[in-house]
Amino acid sequence: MGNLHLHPHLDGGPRGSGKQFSGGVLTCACSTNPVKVKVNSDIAHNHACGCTKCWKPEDATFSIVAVAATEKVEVLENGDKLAVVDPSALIQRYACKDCGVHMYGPVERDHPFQGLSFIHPERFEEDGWAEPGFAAFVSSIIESGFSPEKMDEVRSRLKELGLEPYDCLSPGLMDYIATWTAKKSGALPA
Ligand SMILES: N[C@@H](CCC(=O)N[C@@H](CS)C(=O)NCC(=O)O)C(=O)O
Ligand SMILES: [Zn+2]
Ligand SMILES: [Zn+2]
Repeated sequence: MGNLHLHPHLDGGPRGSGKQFSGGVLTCACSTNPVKVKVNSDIAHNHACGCTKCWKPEDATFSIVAVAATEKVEVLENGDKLAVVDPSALIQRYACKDCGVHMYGPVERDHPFQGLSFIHPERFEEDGWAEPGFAAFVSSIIESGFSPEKMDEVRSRLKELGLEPYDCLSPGLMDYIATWTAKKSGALPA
């Protein structure tokens, strides 16, 4: 269990929850001319994500990802280095072309997450943001080559860290998405 490497921010064990956080500056990994993106608000739904599409540091198995309102996100410096990784994806992940770090990923499509941007809080220059609260898309780590035989171990470790493992999003977020869809189709009153 001790040699499981989930993410540098998680491997040290649970941390105290952050103080009040009112935003900060996300910085990419470039030593010169880093991209800087300001988030002018607190973040929400911070979690670990095992999917293949979210940015993670080298050797990490999970990403750490949260959301903020897109209207609170502002590119401060070196925005010319940003490009969308996959324009066909729901999340338009703007990554630094030089170091590869994903800086923000707005959802612009008609979707329950429309108006939100996905960000990686570990790139904040500031501390104090809320710790990840659950682990999403856990089974997806296999798609990046993680050994399926070690999944029990991963799920136990996540639980030990207080990160309930889910193979999609958390029940609260899945219910939120389904409610939006039902209201849109008319299955539930709008
Ligand atoms: N099994 C897939 C799951 C990808 C996936 O659905 N990711 C989730 C969590 S980030 C999502 O909402 N993706 C939307 C997107 O990538 O635009 C993979 O690992 O690539
Ligand atoms: Zn960079
Ligand atoms: Zn993901």
